Amino acid sequence: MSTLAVAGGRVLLPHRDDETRSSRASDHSIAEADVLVDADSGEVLDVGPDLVDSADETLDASGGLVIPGLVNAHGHAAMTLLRGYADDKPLEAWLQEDIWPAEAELAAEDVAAGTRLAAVEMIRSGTTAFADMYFHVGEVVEAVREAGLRARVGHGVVTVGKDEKAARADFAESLSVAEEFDGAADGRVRTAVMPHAPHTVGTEYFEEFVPQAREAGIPLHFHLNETEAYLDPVEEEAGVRPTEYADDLGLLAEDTWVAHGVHLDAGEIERLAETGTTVAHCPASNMKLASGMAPIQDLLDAGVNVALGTDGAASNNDLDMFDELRDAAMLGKLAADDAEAVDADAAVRMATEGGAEALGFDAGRIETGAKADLAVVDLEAPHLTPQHDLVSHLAYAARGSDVRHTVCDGEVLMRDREVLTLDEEAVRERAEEAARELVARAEG
Ligand SMILES: CSC[C@H]1O[C@@H](n2cnc3c(O)ncnc32)[C@H](O)[C@@H]1O
Ligand SMILES: [Zn+2]
Repeated sequence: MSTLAVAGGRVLLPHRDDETRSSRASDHSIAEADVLVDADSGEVLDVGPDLVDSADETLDASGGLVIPGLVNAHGHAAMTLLRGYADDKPLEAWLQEDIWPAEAELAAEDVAAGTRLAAVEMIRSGTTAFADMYFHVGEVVEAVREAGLRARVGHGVVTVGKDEKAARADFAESLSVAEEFDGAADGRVRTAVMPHAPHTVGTEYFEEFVPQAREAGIPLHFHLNETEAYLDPVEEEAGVRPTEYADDLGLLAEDTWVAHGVHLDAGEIERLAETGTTVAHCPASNMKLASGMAPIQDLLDAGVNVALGTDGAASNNDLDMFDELRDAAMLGKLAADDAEAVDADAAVRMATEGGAEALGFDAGRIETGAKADLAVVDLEAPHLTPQHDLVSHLAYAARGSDVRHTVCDGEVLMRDREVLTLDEEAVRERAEEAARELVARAEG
């Protein structure tokens, strides 16, 4: 067994002493401790004082805070290639006028280049696990394998505008891809079936394929109630709110997580809670596209698991989960008209345990036996001084660039801000070239 000690710093620990708290409640604590990791099994062996002597390798955490690697629970990684390509538009116009025409030209090599760029950006900002709904999933899997990250990936299905044969083939591909790649990259890749949204996939295809996904035990992920305009087609055709429609089709369950959930009424929140469905909140994307303010405190009060996601880099425009943490805490207060809503602790839980629970990873917390997915945040910076409350700093003041080291599955992915698993300069050059060529083809 080879071991790694992340030593000399403080550690963010989950805190659940009070049995009256629900499992959704969070109250982190901070301890001066080392984290000992089994680099072979990729698990945390021990958390406590003076573990450095028993380790084969050490990562210096002095002056830093060891946190669980952040979990980005919704995104389209290769959309890094479209970062800054089309801004300042609402969702429908943005997708139809700019994004979908560009994606029509997307080749496998583009997804390879864009996902590697996303991986470098995530590693540099302390994210160790992410969800990806996109195309050419084999390329996504290769990028995840090389980067050393953990991911739940799937082929995104859209059937509107397709004839029956093409629509069925698209949904069937989501299932076959999920079966093919589950467990890849030494188990760091898991899969899901990913229909784009209730209104972009025909009812008959949900009816045919969702039972097959359920039968095979494959989780589901889709966009839900992102904008007001997304509600109308479903309400007009099915006569019910989209969450009810999705539940009636068997889409909601404990292993389902939905992105956005911005426009939810009380009945829909209840459905999400009853079915154990997670909401992946994407505050930056919701603000940029002016989609609305998700009722996050209401979801938390109802007992819904809430995770955090960046969405694609074209609607964010970065993949820094620290930005998302801050946005979630700020927007949550504005939406609830209550400064006590979505406090720092709740936001940190969303970005760690909430995301890990959504994606089905035994991570998101630093505990013996959990996956050794960690980041070390350097606290010796003016914007993190003084240190009254480190959970507050994580939510409101820290940035991705404060991350010193990133570890996933017991492997060091970034040491002293040097990414070890990917050649950062080559990745950037390749992405720049792929993005330029993609846009040239689209504008052809
Ligand atoms: C079918 S693969 C995923 C599909 O979703 C598009 N997309 C990116 N961002 C959003 C968003 O915020 N809402 C809905 N759809 C989005 C992406 O461009 C792909 O086409
Ligand atoms: Zn999305």
